[in-house]
Amino acid sequence: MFQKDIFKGQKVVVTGGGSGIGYTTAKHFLQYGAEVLIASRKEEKLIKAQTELQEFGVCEYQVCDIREVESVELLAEKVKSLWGSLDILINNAGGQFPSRAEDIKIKGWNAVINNNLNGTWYVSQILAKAFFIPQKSGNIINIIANVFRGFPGMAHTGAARAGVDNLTKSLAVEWSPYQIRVNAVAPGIIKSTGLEQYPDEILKGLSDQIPLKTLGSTEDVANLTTFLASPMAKFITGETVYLDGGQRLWGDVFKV
Ligand SMILES: CCCCCCC/C=C/C(=O)SCCNC(=O)CCNC(=O)[C@H](O)C(C)(C)COP(=O)(O)OP(=O)(O)OC[C@H]1O[C@@H](n2cnc3c(N)ncnc32)[C@H](O)[C@@H]1OP(=O)(O)O
Ligand SMILES: NC(=O)C1=CN([C@@H]2O[C@H](COP(=O)(O)OP(=O)(O)OC[C@H]3O[C@@H](n4cnc5c(N)ncnc54)[C@H](OP(=O)(O)O)[C@@H]3O)[C@@H](O)[C@H]2O)C=CC1
Repeated sequence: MFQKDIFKGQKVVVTGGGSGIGYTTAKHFLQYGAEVLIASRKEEKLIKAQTELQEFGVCEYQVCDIREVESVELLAEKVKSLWGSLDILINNAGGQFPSRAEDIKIKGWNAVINNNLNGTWYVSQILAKAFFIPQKSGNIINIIANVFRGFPGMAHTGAARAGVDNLTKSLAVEWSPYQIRVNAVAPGIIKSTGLEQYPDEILKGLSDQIPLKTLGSTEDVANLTTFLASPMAKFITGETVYLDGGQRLWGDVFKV
């Protein structure tokens, strides 16, 4: 899609880069010339991904739980010692579990809000203060979810992702004096490792509810994310782009 070296010399952090959407996004940045650091909780998974991704360029990793401030501070220190600067942050780490709203326990609610809203905030603020604000340049892309009509069946993540959608707009304005662009990508249903945790009865027939009659691919998400991070999108900030085959506009994803 792009010229091969469009991100040459750029330094990129992809949270949740050891699997699924994050892995493919890391691969795309490497293929376009960037150096990439992938970060998540499970070291074994990161090492396996790093070994594979090094075929495409310089890939580093850091064990990091985005819900733990100290862990995110260590991530910032790792970036500082490796590169001394940062160009692009992809806030992709996240997840949740399906549940009717009345059945979500307090602990489960807090786990999902911490993962998808608070974690994204900690990483954004800590890395912006360490790199983007003093550099007066930066690029943040938040991977959220299709929350256009709420998220029935996963109310916790709907609330968290809507929070990040709004945070995207606030930060785009507040941090514009530092030449930091902040955008979000809202994937619909994407065929990825993440989907494996959902029972078949939830996934069965889902593509019928999507106008384009197919699920998305991790490449679809990576293509949009790399576009938004590229100079071709230099006038785009504070935007959430839906990538869902039209699902937000039509069809039933939840039976009342
Ligand atoms: C309607 C669905 C349509 C399909 C659309 C699909 C679109 C979206 C797809 C994706 O996002 S794919 C990516 C998915 N990947 C993940 O979700 C992986 C990450 N997920 C997690 O790590 C967990 O789900 C987590 C809860 C967010 C974080 O886990 P953590 O390790 O902090 O918590 P736990 O100690 O495991 O659990 C804490 C607490 O949460 C409740 N809980 C956790 N899992 C479930 C579950 N499967 N069902 C019900 N409740 C759950 C529970 O209260 C846990 O506490 P305890 O009761 O166990 O003490
Ligand atoms: N697939 C889909 O249909 C959709 C996915 N999304 C979102 O896109 C993102 C990527 O999902 P996908 O690739 O499909 O699924 P995966 O489950 O493969 O990816 C989630 C990644 O996040 C990491 N992660 C989770 N919690 C934390 C944490 N607290 N700290 C650091 N890393 C964490 C996981 O790594 P580790 O276990 O090593 O920590 C994993 O690599 C997620 O935010 C997901 O919710 C949104 C809409 C639809």
